[in-house]
Amino acid sequence: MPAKFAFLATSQAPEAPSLLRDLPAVTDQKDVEEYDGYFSYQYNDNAPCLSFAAQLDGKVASFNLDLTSGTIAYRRQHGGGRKQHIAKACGLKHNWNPSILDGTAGLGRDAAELRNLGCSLRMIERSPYVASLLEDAILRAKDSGAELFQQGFELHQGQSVQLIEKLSHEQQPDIIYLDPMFPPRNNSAAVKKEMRLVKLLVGTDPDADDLLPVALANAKYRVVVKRPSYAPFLNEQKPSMSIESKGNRFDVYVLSSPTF
Ligand SMILES: C[S@@+](CC[C@H](N)C(=O)[O-])C[C@H]1O[C@@H](n2cnc3c(N)ncnc32)[C@H](O)[C@@H]1O
Repeated sequence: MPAKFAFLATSQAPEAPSLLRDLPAVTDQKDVEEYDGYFSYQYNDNAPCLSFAAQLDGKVASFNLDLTSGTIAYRRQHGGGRKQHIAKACGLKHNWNPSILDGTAGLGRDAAELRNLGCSLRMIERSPYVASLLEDAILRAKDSGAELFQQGFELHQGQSVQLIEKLSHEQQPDIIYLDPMFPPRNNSAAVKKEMRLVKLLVGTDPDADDLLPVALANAKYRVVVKRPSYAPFLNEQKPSMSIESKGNRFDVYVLSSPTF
């Protein structure tokens, strides 16, 4: 049975964000116990911040996204610039700032990193739950004045296979980036709390293989697929090259080279 979620409405934030309007709204903290998890607005410095909470190992765990501080900001400041594996996988050199379509946006971490490296990003996320958390983080980042996210960082909620197929030639991105969920080797505490909450929201991506053919047909220069090191190639299709990273691998499908 799919997990059931609710929106905890408060007097300060009585309305769910538009992507969550279909969720049942409860007004009493006790009532959320009937659900597998719930969304609510937390107030940080009087600014509303959308959070998701659920029981993990008998305790309530929650998370929200912040593109301007914490892990994302750390990765942006200390990530190693264009020497990073993700930058090499995308071929970011010679002052080339490609347009990238991230077809599996998730928490927007990789996209934020690529934006920081100078790329413009269009992101697609099919889960309205994950998309609502990311959309909220983007709005807060814009409100905070963070220059990086004022433009060149767009989110669309929907199914990538369908949305990518509809792109006109002019709308095709230089690179399509994919990072579908892959079952972790074990479900231990070593799998980060946040990732376990995301898995509760979206499950696994059993149709992940379908993404590769449509990406290969619609990217101008390359398709980059992030996989755990132990995972097989997406759609069992051998890439042009693979770049090994700690616990992960970037499989790169080179279609053509940009001329500078
Ligand atoms: C592992 S997460 C991506 C994490 C992301 N790279 C990051 O840095 O935060 C995979 C995400 O892709 C989304 N997804 C998987 N298949 C999709 C599809 N066909 N269309 C749109 N989103 C998809 C899932 O809902 C999930 O949120």
